Amino acid sequence: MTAVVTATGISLEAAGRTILAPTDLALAAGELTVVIGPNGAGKSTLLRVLAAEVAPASGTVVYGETPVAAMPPWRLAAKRAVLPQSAQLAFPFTVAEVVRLGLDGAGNAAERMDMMRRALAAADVAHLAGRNYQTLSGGEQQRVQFARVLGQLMVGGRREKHLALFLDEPVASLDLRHQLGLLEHARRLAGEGVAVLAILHDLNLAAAYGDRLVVMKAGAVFADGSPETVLTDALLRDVFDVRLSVGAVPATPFVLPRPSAGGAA
Ligand SMILES: Nc1ncnc2c1ncn2[C@@H]1O[C@H](COP(=O)(O)OP(=O)(O)OP(=O)(O)O)[C@@H](O)[C@H]1O
Repeated sequence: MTAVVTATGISLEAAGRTILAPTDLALAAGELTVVIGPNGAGKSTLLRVLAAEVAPASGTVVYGETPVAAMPPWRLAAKRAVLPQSAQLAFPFTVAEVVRLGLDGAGNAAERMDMMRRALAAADVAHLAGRNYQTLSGGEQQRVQFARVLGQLMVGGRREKHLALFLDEPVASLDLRHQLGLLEHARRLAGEGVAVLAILHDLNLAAAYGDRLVVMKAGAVFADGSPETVLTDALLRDVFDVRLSVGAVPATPFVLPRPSAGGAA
């Protein structure tokens, strides 16, 4: 296993209380890790510390061999891309301008144009390229942000061997087709060697797409393993406080067979 991101003893406090208890976690190249847990469990906090958006109160985050604390911002931007829960922009950028933010400084104009075209197509937002980002629906904005991070990964992949992708509730406002398209794209990136971490609330999607589930409860990792070992009736009760049988999950609105790595976007 090649660890792309290794966190050791990371913790965080806010407003005088511990919101992330000391945690060890490594993200491997080629693995799609899904973080699940109730509201307020610390999932976004964990993601933001791993993505080096927030410095931990204790512990270290290392990308490859390099502690993020010693990494210049341009190197971090090449190593990892982050899709936040939602992103409002203060200026009326067009969709193409938003995606171009992720392509800054990469290659020549023709290469940047090609990356832009591929990123827009992969997120199914090519038809919105000239639109003002601020006027888009929530789901459309989320797909544009996904295109931006895909562009950033394309640029990063030109200079770095191992990349990480962080997705904070990436499908929260997407329709079903785009939920599946985004997650299949994330799987494909993992298949190409990217270490992907995604926060999801839908346990069906978590089980269908995650190689590994990390379960957060009250600011700590409660369980960590394959979907088959982690998702149990006891976990649904102890973490989510619901009396449901995992065996009943296929009775929920749609059931996904485990997708192949080559699924359509
Ligand atoms: N800056 C802050 N100041 C005070 N409390 C904070 C701060 N940031 C996060 N918290 C608290 O830390 C806890 C964990 O927040 P976090 O956003 O990580 O949860 P989450 O698991 O991602 O939740 P959700 O599923 O609702 O998105 C919450 O109780 C939140 O209120």
